[in-house]
This record gives sequence, structure tokens and C-alpha cells, in this order.
Amino acid sequence: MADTMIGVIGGSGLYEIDGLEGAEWQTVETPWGTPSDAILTGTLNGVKMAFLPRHGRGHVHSPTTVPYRANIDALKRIGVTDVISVSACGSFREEMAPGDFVIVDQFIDRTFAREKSFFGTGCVAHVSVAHPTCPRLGAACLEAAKDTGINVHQGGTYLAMEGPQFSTLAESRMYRDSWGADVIGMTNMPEAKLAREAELCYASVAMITDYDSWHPDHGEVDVTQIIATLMGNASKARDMVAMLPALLGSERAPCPHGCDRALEYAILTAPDARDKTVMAKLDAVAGRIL
Ligand SMILES: CSC[C@H]1O[C@H](OP(=O)(O)O)[C@H](O)[C@@H]1O
Ligand SMILES: Nc1ncnc2[nH]cnc12
Repeated sequence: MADTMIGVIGGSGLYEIDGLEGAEWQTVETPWGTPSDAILTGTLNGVKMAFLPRHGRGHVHSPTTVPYRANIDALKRIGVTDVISVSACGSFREEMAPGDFVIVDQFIDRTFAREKSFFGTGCVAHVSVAHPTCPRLGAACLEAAKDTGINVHQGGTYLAMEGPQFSTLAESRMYRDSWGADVIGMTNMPEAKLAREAELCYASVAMITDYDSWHPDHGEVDVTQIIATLMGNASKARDMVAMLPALLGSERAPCPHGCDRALEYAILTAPDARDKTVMAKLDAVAGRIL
């Protein structure tokens, strides 16, 4: 069995985690550029863990400029097996209230100004993202959140918008009423797609901060309200993360859902037609099969 290494990508309001033994900020360079920040590595209750603040410490990167490919490559490169993405989100459902967490299991990708794949000319691959999150990892997050006493909802569709502006009222109503989205954020795409290409299990934990702009009693979303809710959410998220090592264990059986074998039949470019420079860039992401 392989060693588990839990990688936590911290969203807005979650820029570090405490309690890691042997904690060290590690600088990692990748063929896709520099990640959002150094990666905090160490062990928690005997399980290897890595933490990467998505926007960088000090919140430097906007949702559009987050270096998603570098982030996922860097996590894979240092040995991460399971990625838990923690994100601040607006809610389209009355019952998913600010302060609650949602274990997201589907996405609608409305982003348009980001690099979305490690593959392309010189090495073409098509992975399935029909089920973009890992049920095994999602179940562990659900249990960790429940054990922490968080009001958590199992399953939800996350609408990924480009931002950085929030949605118009018409968009908010359309996402909620016609498209059936449950939560909205700006960062989980292409992160989830890239994690699948890199054969990493990926779970997304949405921390609800607001009701976006559809709710008649809550008015429009504003960032001061989001930050106020985030202050409470961040400590809950840290407590949830602390439960994960015990639930996942230090040794890991292959993913029963095949996340860690996603590239098995995905590469279409014939071996003799593959571009050597492109192949070199894929050393961490696709090294298992190349
Ligand atoms: C702080 S409000 C908008 C900002 O918060 C979310 O970031 P993240 O997903 O990294 O927690 C949202 O997607 C926006 O980027
Ligand atoms: N309402 C919202 N829309 C997009 N991203 C968000 N992040 C937190 N709240 C959000």
C-alpha cells in the first residue's frame, strides 16, 4: 500500500493550518510555473500532510490568476495523494446557510479565462470528469465535518464563475432556478479537472459565507459580510482538517473509484507522435504511465 499524503488547498480566509509536526514551508517549482505560495508540509497524527494557500499568503492571486496547473503539479510532485479543496462559497439554497459546509460533488464550469488542461498539442488526453470528486475522500470529509460539530450537507453542485465581480441578480436567479446549482464560487474549476488529470483524488468542501444576491431577505453579496463569516469558518475548517488523518490513515489502498488511474486509457497521441518537450513537462502529472 502507498503512503497517504493529504494535500489541503486553503481558500479565502484559510492561509495556514496549525499543529503539523516538523512543519516547514517548502518552495516547489514546476514546469507550469510557480505555485500560489510555498507549501507547508509536515505530519499530523502520523499522516503526511501538505497545505497550500490558493491565493497565496496575503491573498495575492485573484481567482483568474491563481496558477492552477502549477498548484496541482506541485502537490503531485511532492507526493500528495488526496486533495481537499476548501473554499468560501455563496449559497443558492435557504437550508445551506452561512456558516454551514457543503461536500460538493458536481460542478458547472462557467470559467473562461484559465488554462484548463495539462495536455494539448504534442500529447492529447481526454479524462472523464462525469464524477469530478472522489466519493471516498468526500465521505471522509463529511465524517470529519460531522465529528467537528459542523452543520454539513452531503452533496451539492458548485457553479464556478470567472469573477472577480460577483454575479448579477439575473445570473444568480438563473444559476439557482434554471440550472439547479447549490453553491457558487470562483476557484474550483479548473482545479478539480486538473486534479483528475493528475490522477489525484479530489474532494471539495464549500464553506458557505453568503446567499449570493438571489435571497429577498439578504440583499446583495458584499465582501465585508463574507470576511466576517469567514473568520468563524476558518477555525471550523482547521478543526475539520485535524480529523482527517485518523479517518484516512497513513497507508492508502488504491482508489475504489479509479481517481488514481484516470489516465489509464486517456492519452490518444501515438507514442511516436508525442512531443518530447511536452512529455518532459508531464513528468509529475503523468509519470506513472509515461
Ligand atoms: C472572498 S470572496 C470571493 C473569493 O472567495 C472565494 O475564494 P476561494 O474559492 O479560494 O475560497 C471565491 O471563489 C472568490 O475567489
Ligand atoms: N456569492 C459568491 N459568489 C462567488 N464567489 C463567492 N465566494 C463567496 N461567496 C461568493
